Formats: sequence, C-alpha cells, structure tokens
Amino acid sequence: MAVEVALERLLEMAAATPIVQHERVSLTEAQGRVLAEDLVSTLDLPPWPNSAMDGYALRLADWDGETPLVISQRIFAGQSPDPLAAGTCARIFTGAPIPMGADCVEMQENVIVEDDQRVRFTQPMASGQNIRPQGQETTVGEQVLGAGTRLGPIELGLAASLGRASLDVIRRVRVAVLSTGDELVEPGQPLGPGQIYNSNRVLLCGWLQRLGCDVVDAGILPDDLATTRTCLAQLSDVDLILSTGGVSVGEADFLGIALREEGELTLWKLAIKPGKPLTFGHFRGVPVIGLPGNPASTLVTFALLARPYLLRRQGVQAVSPLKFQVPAGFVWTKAGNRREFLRGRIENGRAIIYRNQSSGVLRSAAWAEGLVEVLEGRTLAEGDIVSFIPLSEVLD
Ligand SMILES: Nc1nc2c(c(=O)[nH]1)N[C@H]1C(S)=C(S)[C@@H](COP(=O)(O)OP(=O)(O)OC[C@H]3O[C@@H](n4cnc5c(N)ncnc54)[C@H](O)[C@@H]3O)O[C@H]1N2
Ligand code: MOO
Ligand SMILES: [Mg+2]
Repeated sequence: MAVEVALERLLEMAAATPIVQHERVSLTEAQGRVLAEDLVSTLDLPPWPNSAMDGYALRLADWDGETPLVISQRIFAGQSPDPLAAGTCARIFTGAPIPMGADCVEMQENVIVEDDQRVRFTQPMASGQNIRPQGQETTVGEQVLGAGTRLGPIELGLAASLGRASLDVIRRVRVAVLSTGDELVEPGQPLGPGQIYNSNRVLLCGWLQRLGCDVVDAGILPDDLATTRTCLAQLSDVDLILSTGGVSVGEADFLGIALREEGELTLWKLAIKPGKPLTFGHFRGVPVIGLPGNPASTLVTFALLARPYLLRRQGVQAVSPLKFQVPAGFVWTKAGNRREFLRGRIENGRAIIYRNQSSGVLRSAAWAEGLVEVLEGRTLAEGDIVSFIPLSEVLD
C-alpha cells in the first residue's frame, strides 16, 4: 500500500472518531493543544491610532514648510493625550496614542529642537506617516483563529494580544505507549545476554507530550500472545494504543494476530522504507497503531502517519508536513520498490544523507535535519531534485 493511501485511510478513520470534548485552559497550558473555539476579537487592535516612532506629532496642515511648531504636550505610551492644540506639535513616543487632531508623526532624527520648546521640521512629510491605524491588526468581531488550529507560541501570543487569558481546547488525547519485545530492558537496569535498552518508549513519550497528549506508559510487553491480549484488554480507556515492534512476520510478532482475533486489522505492509510493517487496527474497539520496532522505522512512521492521525482526531486539517525541493548532493543507485525516507541534512544547498541508513540506527536521525524522500523506482544522480521534510516540521 502506498504511503499516501495509508495516510488517507488513517485520516478518514481519525475524522470518523473525532475527539470533541473540550476544556478551558490558561494560555500557558494551551501550548501544543488544539483550539476548540473560533477566536473572535472583542476589540480593535491597536485600540487607537498610535505612534510607530519616537518623535513629534503634528497636524500637517499646521506646518507652512519652514516655521517651527511649539511643543504643547508630551505623550508617553500608557497615557491618554489631550487633543492637539492648533498650530502646535506634541512630543510623542513609540506606542503612545496619537492626540486627536494630529495626522502625522516625524521621527526625532529628522528634526531640530530649538530651546527645548520648538521643533523645526527639516524634511517633507506625508499625512499618516509613522501612525499605526486603529484596528490595523484586527477589528471587533473579526475571526482571528479558527477551531482546529494547533496552538503554538505565536497563536498564544495573538490570543494574549486580544486579552484572552484562557482558551477552549480539545481535551488531551489519551495515548498508551506500549513497547513490545522480550529483549527490551529500561535504561538504568543492567543489560543481560541478548538484551537491548528500550529507546522507542522515551522517543515516543517525549514526542507525544509535545503534541499535548496524555501519555499512559504501558511498559514493556513480552513477546507472547496471551500476555499481548491481556495487556491490550487492560487499555480499554485510552483513545489510542501506540505500540512498537511485534508487527512483522516473525514467530514472535503477535500484535497483528491479537488485532485480527479480537478486533480488526486494517493496514499491513506499506511501500515505505523504513516502516514497511506498520499496522493499524482496533482491539475491542480501541484504535491501535503498531509502529515497527526498529527505532528509525518508529520515528519515520510516527512522523508521517501516527502524528497526522493524532492531529486529525483533534480536528486539525493541516496535518501534512511542509516539504521542499532541493538538489541531491548524493548518488542513489539502488532503485527500490518502496518509497525511501532517508535521514539527511542540507549542506551547501544540497541534501546529503547519513552514511548508514539501517532502520536500526537512530543516530542517523540525531544527525539529520530532515527526511529525504526518494520515490519508488528512482535512482539519483547528484543534482537531481528530491523532496526534503524538515524534522522540525514533524517533531513539535
Ligand atoms: N521475513 C521478514 N522479516 C522482516 C520483514 C519482512 O518483511 N520479512 N520486515 C523487516 C522490517 S522492514 C522491519 S521494520 C522489522 C519490523 O519488525 P517488528 O516491528 O516486528 O519489530 P521487532 O521484530 O519486534 O523489532 C525489530 C527491531 O527493532 C528492535 N526494537 C524493537 N523495539 C525496540 C525498542 N523499544 N527500543 C529499541 N529497539 C527496539 C528489535 O530489537 C529489533 O532489532 O521486521 C523486519 N523483518
Ligand atoms: O521497513 Mo523496516 O522499517 O526498513 O526496517
Ligand atoms: Mg519482529
């Protein structure tokens, strides 16, 4: 199955079981969450015209082109000025309200101040110059952000500028993280013969937390069908079970079997590398995404499939990461029948790739800045165009 088809099906299923419950949280708590309301402005922003410069406000018609104007008031940000007396100017600072009657601000670098009292303007000026009009950012009643927007520092800054201290966001998605494998040991424990440390758990838990999920650490699951069934059955109250490993065709791969027996096995064998045996299904009605166990496969399939799924369940429409086209700075001779997502970087405007692209090598991703997409059946010469997906696009 092509990765686009799998993604489309996953997104359809996500949209069919949307998480609609929402909660009101403070702006700091809203970081990484999804907006559940339309954010409509209740004020004009800025609320009044204000100065973009430190300088002098005047009514342009009061200036004859040479006679200095007397300074009649000083206006700081935070003050409420008197109307500008006819034939005078006002000392004004950046962010301060423009006094009624003034239609122009000249920056102080362009004037000569005489006796601390009069200002000689030295250059032609235009009406409206250096004035930030009322409502230039937004006006009362205007929708500034829509429900389904993922909230980052910029969106939260915008909400704050409108005076919002809290927002309605979709409740946290509850995700159980399950690491399957008899060989796995948690870091900090001694390593016995045949064992390796569990790296996928911390990778996924950290990533899910950034996505605003409520992570249930379901621990390490031994490669055993009965235990797999029992463990999955205990996770009946989550929105998604996200597992790693145990999805291929080996004699110790039980996740697919458990889903087929007590639920539904929906996806199997994707035409991507790494990540071929990605599995999607249900266990007694609870959605399950089974990521392949190899760490780089876990990373790529989470980035390209599980993350968009989790965002769509919360109503986010824009779930696909930005890609850009870049010339390859490497040669690729082995045309594959799966789409490859190589761990790469941009150097001198060209994509280069980590020397070892084994799906068991997580260091490739630590070195990388992004995923270089090589289409099915393609070979590459240096300078051929490839797509590049920055890791920053998929990691937050
Ligand atoms: N005969 C075939 N064998 C395999 C195929 C195939 O098509 N035919 N596909 C290969 C591909 S591609 C992948 S990817 C792997 C995926 O296997 P599983 O998802 O079943 O994962 P495991 O077999 O359990 O583990 C694979 C690998 O990853 C290591 N691992 C697992 N979990 C963790 C963890 N939490 N932290 C660190 N490392 C982990 C595990 O020790 C294995 O080395 O199947 C191929 N086989
Ligand atoms: O597709 Mo597997 O994820 O390459 O190693
Ligand atoms: Mg396996």
